[in-house]
Amino acid sequence: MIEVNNLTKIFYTPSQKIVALDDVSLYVEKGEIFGIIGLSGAGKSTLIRCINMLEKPTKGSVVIDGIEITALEPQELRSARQKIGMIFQHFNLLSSRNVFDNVIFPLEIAGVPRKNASKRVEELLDLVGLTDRANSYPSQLSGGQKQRVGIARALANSPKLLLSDEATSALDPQTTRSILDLLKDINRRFNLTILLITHDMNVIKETCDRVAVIDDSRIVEVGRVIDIFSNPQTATSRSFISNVINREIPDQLLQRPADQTSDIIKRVIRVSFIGESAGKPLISSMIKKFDVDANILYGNIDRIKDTPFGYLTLELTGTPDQVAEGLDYLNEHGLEVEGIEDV
Ligand SMILES: Nc1ncnc2c1ncn2[C@@H]1O[C@H](COP(=O)(O)OP(=O)(O)OP(=O)(O)O)[C@@H](O)[C@H]1O
Repeated sequence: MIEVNNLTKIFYTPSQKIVALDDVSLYVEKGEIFGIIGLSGAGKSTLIRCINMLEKPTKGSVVIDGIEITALEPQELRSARQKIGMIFQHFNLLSSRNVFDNVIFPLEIAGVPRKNASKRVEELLDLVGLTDRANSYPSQLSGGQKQRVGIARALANSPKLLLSDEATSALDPQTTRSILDLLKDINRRFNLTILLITHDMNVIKETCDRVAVIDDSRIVEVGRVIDIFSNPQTATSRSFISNVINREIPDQLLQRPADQTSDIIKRVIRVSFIGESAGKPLISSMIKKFDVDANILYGNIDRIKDTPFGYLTLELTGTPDQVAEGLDYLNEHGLEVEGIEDV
């Protein structure tokens, strides 16, 4: 659905050359909710702005639904953009227009006859739950309601792609969840592809199928959200995940002295449970089967989008053979096992 090929964007200011995007390539499938996460200044906004050509890339191309958007003439670009909806952190509503007139605005620009446009607005207001606020002005709405208007407006021309630029960053956690639920509902109902940028790993965890991690103008990791949570490959990803899930083990637990006089060893491991494996009693089977003791140091169960996901940090105690066999057993049954340290 979206193909970003070797995209580079350089800004020249009187005193500086700023490489905002450095050879970025991405592929987003139709119907996916794809997230881009990065710290402030990493290049997220520039990337999303290059995707809808609000910003012209210095190098590289963007293809959306088979059309190379970076090669279009201004007139063609205007009509291609009508099939790309966008929502913003600060909603960008027209304060002098009421809710109905904000939502009808892109239909007016597209030249849709008033009667058809009005019918479409009514459908959209029903979709976002704001039918009873059609005559309200933006100043009379809460942040969550304003973003619902933004979403209705972005969907007016039945886009193939919805771009979301930090759409929940100005909202409280509960309102954020309701807006993310609305986006997931729209994605499911209309198979609408959504590309969202955020600095908040919770947004990625609750909403996205796949994620790209952007750091210092480059994509450093890309993959299924569940894989990145269970087995992050870069320090940037680990740091984002630690904002959502505590993966650290207190030093006191790692530094307990081993008993030098016996052949019994202790190993601390972190086990990730994903999907079906989260429901299986694999740890207790391992304890019984291999006579290994397992002491739970830390545990957490959560959901990533719609999939159950959990971490368990265990201290295993047994002979080296028992512990090794126990670990093999967990691996063979599909658990992601990460050794932390021998103690
Ligand atoms: N129009 C511009 N002119 C000059 N430099 C710019 C321009 N737009 C962005 N930049 C620079 O490009 C880099 C990437 O900025 P960008 O806004 O894409 O980051 P971001 O990840 O979206 O950050 P934030 O989350 O703070 O919005 C930054 O160093 C920024 O200062």
